[in-house]
Amino acid sequence: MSSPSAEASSSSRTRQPNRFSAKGKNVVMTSHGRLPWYSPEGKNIEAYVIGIAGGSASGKTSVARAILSALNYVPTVLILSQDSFYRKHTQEEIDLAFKSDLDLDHPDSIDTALFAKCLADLKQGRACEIPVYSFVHHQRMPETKYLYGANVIIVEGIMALQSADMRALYDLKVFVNCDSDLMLARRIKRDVKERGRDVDGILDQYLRFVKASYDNFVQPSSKHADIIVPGSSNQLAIDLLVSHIKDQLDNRSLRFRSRLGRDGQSRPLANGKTQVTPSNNTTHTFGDTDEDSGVILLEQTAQLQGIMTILRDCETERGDFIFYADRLSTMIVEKALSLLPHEPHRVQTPVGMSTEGTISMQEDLVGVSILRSGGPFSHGLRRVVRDVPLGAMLIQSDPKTGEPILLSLDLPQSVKNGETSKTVRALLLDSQMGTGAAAMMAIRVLLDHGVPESNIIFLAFLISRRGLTTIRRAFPSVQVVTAAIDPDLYEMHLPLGNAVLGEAAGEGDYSITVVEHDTLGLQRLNLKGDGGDSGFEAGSSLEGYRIDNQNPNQVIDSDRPDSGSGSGFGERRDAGQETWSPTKQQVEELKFSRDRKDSMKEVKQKRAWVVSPGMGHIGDRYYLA
Ligand SMILES: Nc1ncnc2c1ncn2[C@@H]1O[C@H](COP(=O)(O)OP(=O)(O)O)[C@@H](O)[C@H]1O
Ligand SMILES: Nc1ccn([C@@H]2O[C@H](COP(=O)(O)O)[C@@H](O)[C@H]2O)c(=O)n1
Repeated sequence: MSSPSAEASSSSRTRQPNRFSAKGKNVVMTSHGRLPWYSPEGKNIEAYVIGIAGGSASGKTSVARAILSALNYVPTVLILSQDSFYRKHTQEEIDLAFKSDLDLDHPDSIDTALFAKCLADLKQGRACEIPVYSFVHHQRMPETKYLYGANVIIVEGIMALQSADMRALYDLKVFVNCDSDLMLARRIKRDVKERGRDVDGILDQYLRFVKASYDNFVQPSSKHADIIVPGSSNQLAIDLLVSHIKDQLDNRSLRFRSRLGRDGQSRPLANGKTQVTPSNNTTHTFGDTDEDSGVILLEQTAQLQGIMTILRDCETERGDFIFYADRLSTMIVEKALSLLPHEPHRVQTPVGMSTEGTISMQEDLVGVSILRSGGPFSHGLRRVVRDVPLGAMLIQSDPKTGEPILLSLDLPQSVKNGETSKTVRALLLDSQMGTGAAAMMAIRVLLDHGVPESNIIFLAFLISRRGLTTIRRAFPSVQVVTAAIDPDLYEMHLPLGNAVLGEAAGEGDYSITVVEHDTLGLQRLNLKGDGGDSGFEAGSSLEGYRIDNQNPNQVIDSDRPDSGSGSGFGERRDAGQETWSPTKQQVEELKFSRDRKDSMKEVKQKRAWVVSPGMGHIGDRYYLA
């Protein structure tokens, strides 16, 4: 173990840059989207929780951050600090704290009930608002911090192993054991630098409260730990800890969408596709089964069938497609609104008569689109309910596995707030439902925020029979409003082509061809040299990919109105029809993508599930085609 003086001198000589903000100890690390965190039946799978206790300045936060860094492949890892759960102090207590005369090291100084409730919520996958505490003001701040979606939660605090309620929530209990002198030296340095304290005050507080608490409560709680980690020179111990956690997480990994699609019978077709139909039926009419009971199918009038015919037709021009899609979305929204409660309402007419009518209860209504293909619905919804709060979830398929991935979340405030979410009525908007995997993820997100299942209405132009079965089984109280239930579902493997060809290009005259788009915004590009003094010879070419995760709906050149010429999902786009002059930045990006060839080579195909007869890729046809 290093002595305090050795550590002090080495840390001042070689100060390591901190990857995480020193402000606030609750850290959230997110990366590349979130895979399903629930079973195929829609039930949440608990987050993995690690509890880390130890004396003040023993190195708990540092160990937690080292674990967080090592788990960078896990979508969301969260450090939840006990500091957030100090009780709200009275003015008298605050005055004492400023005189180092308040005991902040007794277990009672922590609101353990709230701490355990928040942790239990997060572990169960529910969203949570946690308090924000200031060491500088010795007080809980008025604002709260919204947390959601952790796959791994690391809890740290001096009392983290103290309460039986907290211990029951941990999958792994860790104690950081550190020399007392070293802890005191670190605390003095840290509290002066980060918590606005002076040395006399720190020592007074230490001698009055901190040391006694360590001896009476903190150190004895180490008996509950599964693993003891030293507070210094601890890299090896952290490596072992991380490898154990990785093993535990590997055992929990899920393969999801493929199971949903394959649950029924599948048969290979002559054209290389796989057809999947439900195990219990191939053809049945609406209303045959129990699962249809919560489904509202629009009345199949000649007018509706005409609209559907135009939308299904691959020859339909984009302008017409947009017009009829908007019309259909308005009809579906109107139908969904008829499911909301109505109450009688008496009005005076302009001719002075009083008449009894109804008024629809829309105050708690929100719309949430599943992007991209839910986008068209928001126009329809806005047309019918002008001020409705709108949110969006970007859910895309992993091109390799076909698994749904939650890439971003922008929920209306009333959904994010745990109090108001209980009365929210949510219209979940997606233009079509295939396997039901994206729908299930979106419904799960709303449930995790406290929106009651029976208050969710899923709206779609069309849904596959398979997807309907999945959603009705998992979430029987969710209502579905649609214009069609299509019988078939195909799994397709779409070629993304070779990752990289050709030689390096200089700058000069080029043209770029978009060869293919992928739902993640992955674009295979073909750069052609037009000669000149660029060093990139006429006729030579370079292929590569560009990922536009920031804005997957958009093509790379924002000055260019449209991109893409394919008529529908599942078709290769026509190389050669989409040529334009790239900017210098685009050329650089293409060269960059070429340098990433090793990783891109793995993405040779994307898997996709296609509803049949369907309408193709509705988002592409609406926004791009
Ligand atoms: N293994 C270590 N080696 C050197 N310094 C460390 C080590 N662990 C923590 N420290 C330093 O000790 C101080 C307190 O560490 P921290 O992790 O914040 O403790 P805690 O969360 O237990 O209060 C910080 O300044 C940190 O840089
Ligand atoms: N207003 C406060 C609240 C708490 N403390 C001290 O913080 C210590 C726990 O935090 P660590 O990061 O060191 O684990 C604890 O020992 C309290 O004395 C404080 O000084 N002021």
